Amino acid sequence: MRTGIATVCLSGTLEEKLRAAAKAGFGGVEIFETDLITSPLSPEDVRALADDQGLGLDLYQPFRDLDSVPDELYRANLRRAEAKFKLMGRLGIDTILVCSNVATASIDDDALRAEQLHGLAKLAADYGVKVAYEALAWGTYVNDFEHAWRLVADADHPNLGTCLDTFHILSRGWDTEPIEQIPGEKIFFVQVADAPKLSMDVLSWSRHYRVFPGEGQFDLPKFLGHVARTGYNGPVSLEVFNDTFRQADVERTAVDAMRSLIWLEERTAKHLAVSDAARLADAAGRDADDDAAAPTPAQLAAASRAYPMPLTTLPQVAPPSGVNFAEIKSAEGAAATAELERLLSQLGFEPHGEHRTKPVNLWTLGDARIILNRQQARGVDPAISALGFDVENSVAAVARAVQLKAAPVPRTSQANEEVLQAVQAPDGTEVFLCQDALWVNEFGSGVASAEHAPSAAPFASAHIDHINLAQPWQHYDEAVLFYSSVLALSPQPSQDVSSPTGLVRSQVMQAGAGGESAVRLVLNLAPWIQADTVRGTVRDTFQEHIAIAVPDLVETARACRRRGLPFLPIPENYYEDLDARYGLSPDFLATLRELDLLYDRDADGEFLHFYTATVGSVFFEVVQRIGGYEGFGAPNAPIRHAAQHDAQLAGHPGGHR
Ligand SMILES: O=C(O)c1ccc(O)c(O)c1
Ligand SMILES: [Mg+2]
Repeated sequence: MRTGIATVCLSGTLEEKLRAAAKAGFGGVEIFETDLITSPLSPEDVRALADDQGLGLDLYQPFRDLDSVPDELYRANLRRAEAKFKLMGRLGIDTILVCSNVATASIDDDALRAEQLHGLAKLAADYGVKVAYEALAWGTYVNDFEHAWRLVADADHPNLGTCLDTFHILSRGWDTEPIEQIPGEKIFFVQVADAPKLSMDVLSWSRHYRVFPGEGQFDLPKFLGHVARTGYNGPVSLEVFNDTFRQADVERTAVDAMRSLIWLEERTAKHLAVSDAARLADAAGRDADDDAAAPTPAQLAAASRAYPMPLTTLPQVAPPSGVNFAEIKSAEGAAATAELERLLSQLGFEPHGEHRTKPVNLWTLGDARIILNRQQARGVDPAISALGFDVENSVAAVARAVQLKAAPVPRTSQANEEVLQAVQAPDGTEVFLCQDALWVNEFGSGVASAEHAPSAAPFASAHIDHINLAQPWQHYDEAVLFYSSVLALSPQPSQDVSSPTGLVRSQVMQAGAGGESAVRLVLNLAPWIQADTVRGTVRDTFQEHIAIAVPDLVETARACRRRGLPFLPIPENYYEDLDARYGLSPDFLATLRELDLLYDRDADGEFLHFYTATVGSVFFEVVQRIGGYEGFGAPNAPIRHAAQHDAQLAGHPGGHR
């Protein structure tokens, strides 16, 4: 698939944009007119720079408000177009995007529009230029891709085709099936953008909230599947107007963008494999196989080559089946490190001593493994630094991650040590892809069992339930795509939670059907989380946590109290509200109150949890899921944020004992 990106997606000067696009591996770019006009580079310089970088210049855009106008204005528009055709000759660009009229359209007449488009194409032909006509979602008369295509067909000129842009099609909810009625050679250009579903006017939505494929909620694989079936084999180009990307680091955004297209190619091949099989079954009068959601490797390979547009696929991986470990970086000899160790032992974790060769130690509670790493942690407050995920095949998982442009974490290991492989997530977390937990044998006197550290009753089934990571706003969308494409976690609907210093967006990324086997990562986004403070010194900006699930929360809380664990204090008002909402039994309510426990309930079950004090930027949560409860106690999150805020103001994030 020919990959492309519009210069409007990226920050910086035109030169920086072109260099970043080439470095990220794009085949070509769309030159946005503003980027050219504001550039000190001559059109010839731009052409030479792109050539030098091995980057194609695939499209010039946008040309606005050509059609549906009175004759005099139309003639002025042709003069304007002619100047652009000449410019394109100097740039070496052969296709121009013409948007449906949003401003000066005054005549609603399809015959006139077709005639005016024909006239433009005729002029374009004199300059060797092709015109791709795009229906903007807010076009005055033309705002639907089928209408644009009908006009192109009626205008009937070889230099006129249509441009399909996913945003204009999917934001309006148009059915994408009719795309297959357009001959592939009459589609001159394809633009892709994803977006979160928002209820606002479509122009503002388009100009500010587009995101890269996989970062929003549009069904892009289905769209691109229809396009592939037309026989189209031109550029598939990202056109993403986004306030954050416009100010983020240009090279980073270009890599995020490239990852999104690689993801889209694979998803499209998967979609086609399943959908082609269903169509075949349908044609043969058989019922489609409902389980075909995951195509076989052979079906996937066939689908990736079935149409003129080749679709690159990646090593396939299953979603992770568990959290192998969490690692906290904490400075050697620091008071906070001693505090953290005390917290772990008060929680019931057992120490397993030092690693054979590294300044690292291991703590376990049932299947929950936490590593304290003093390596390169000087001057750093305790912070979550790495997560291990259980995967079926770590070699395939790492190969997939690298193809998705994840940066491998350089690591050294001694002979006869387990070789663990890791890649860096956008927020700096090291993500380890683990096939087993044999590495635990490298600690202390050796942990007895290879699979599991020994567990003390009643914590036999304790495990890591979820991990909350703070995400700087600059990299939030990138993180969602990273965790879904590299790790195969699925984004759940996000929620906004109030806190004393602003709203916190909470985005759950999950694998597995639920219950004990689910892998849950919660990404927290707040405007005050700064990119350069995450992973190390978030203390004053945001707190992150590791949640441990236990079979009996009340019993665990009592044991923790006896060991002197500092709990996060919960205000009395909370318990009065809880009683008002649920009418809990007085005994149960008294227990919750006594132990600073929080409670939630939904149609599927109940949830009990408590929080510890914070050390550095890290605190712990202990949870018990009862019945089919799959949430995270969201109604209680504002209570937690406020209590942590109060504790911090009081100067003892340590909480009370
Ligand atoms: O927002 C716009 O005006 C605009 C311009 C050109 C495009 O290709 C597009 O999709 C939107
Ligand atoms: Mg567009």
